[in-house]
Amino acid sequence: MNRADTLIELDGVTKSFGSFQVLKGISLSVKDGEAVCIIGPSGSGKSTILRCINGLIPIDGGSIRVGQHEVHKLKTEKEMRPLRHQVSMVFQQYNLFPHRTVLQNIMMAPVQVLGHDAREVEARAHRLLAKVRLSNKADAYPGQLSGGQQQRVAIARALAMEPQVILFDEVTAALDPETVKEVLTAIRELVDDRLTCILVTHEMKFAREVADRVCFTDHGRIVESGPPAQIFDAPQDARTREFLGQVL
Ligand SMILES: Nc1ncnc2c1ncn2[C@@H]1O[C@H](COP(=O)(O)OP(=O)(O)OP(=O)(O)O)[C@@H](O)[C@H]1O
Repeated sequence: MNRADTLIELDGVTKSFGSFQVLKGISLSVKDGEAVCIIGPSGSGKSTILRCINGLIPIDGGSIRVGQHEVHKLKTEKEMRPLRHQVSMVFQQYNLFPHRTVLQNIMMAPVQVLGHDAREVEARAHRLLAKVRLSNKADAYPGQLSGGQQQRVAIARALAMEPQVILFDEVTAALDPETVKEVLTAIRELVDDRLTCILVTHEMKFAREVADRVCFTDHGRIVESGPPAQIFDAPQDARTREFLGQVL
C-alpha cells in the first residue's frame, strides 16, 4: 500500500493493563475512505485498539499515526486537541447530556471546543439531524428518545465535529433488534459517502456488507485480515473458522 494513501497506521502496538497484555503487537493500515470492521471474541482487545487510535489510552510500545499526528508521542490534552478534531468516536452507551436538547448536544463541542460560529453550527446540526432522519427531534431531550434514536443523535454529534475518521465501538450492542437496523442504516450511508470508518462490531452480516476489509482479532493479535468474502467465506486461519462457526 502506498504510504501516501494511508490515513491511519498502527505498527507493532502493545498495551498492558497491569500484568495482562491486551494488545500483543497490532499492525494495521487504513486508507483514506476505507471502512474496516474489527471482529473477534469478547476480550480480544477490539475496543482497546480504538481507544489507542484516538489517544484515550496511552500505548506501551509500537507506533500509531493518524494523518500527520504521531499519536503515541502526544502527552497532554492540549497536544491531543488537533487529533480530537480529526477523529470522532461513537460508543455503545451514547453518552448524551440528559439535560440538553438534541440540538444542544450536537452543537456543544463544535461551538465550545472548536470555537465555530453558533449559527453555522446550528445549520450544520439541522442538516445532520436530517441525515440521520431525526429532524423532528431537535428540541427533544435524550430521555424522550428510543435507544436507536439516541444513538443516531450520537452519530450526528460525532459528525458535527467534521472529522476525517469515525471510530464506532459496538454502537448497536445495547439496542433492541428493531432499532439496530436504523442505526446501521445511518452508518452505511457514511460508509457510502467514503468517510473513513473503523467499526468494532458483532453484527457479522453488516460487516460483510459494508466493510472494505475485515480484521479478526483474538488474544490481542490480528489473526487474519482481508476482504469480507475471504474472511467470511474462505477464512485461512483455523481460529477465524472456529469463531465464525460459533457466531454465524
Ligand atoms: N482500563 C482497563 N483496565 C484493565 N483492564 C482492561 C481495561 N480495559 C480493558 N481491559 C481488559 O482488556 C481486555 C480487552 O478488552 P477490550 O474491551 O479491548 O475487549 P473487546 O475485544 O472489545 O471485548 P468486548 O467484545 O467484550 O467488548 C479485557 O480482558 C478487559 O477486561
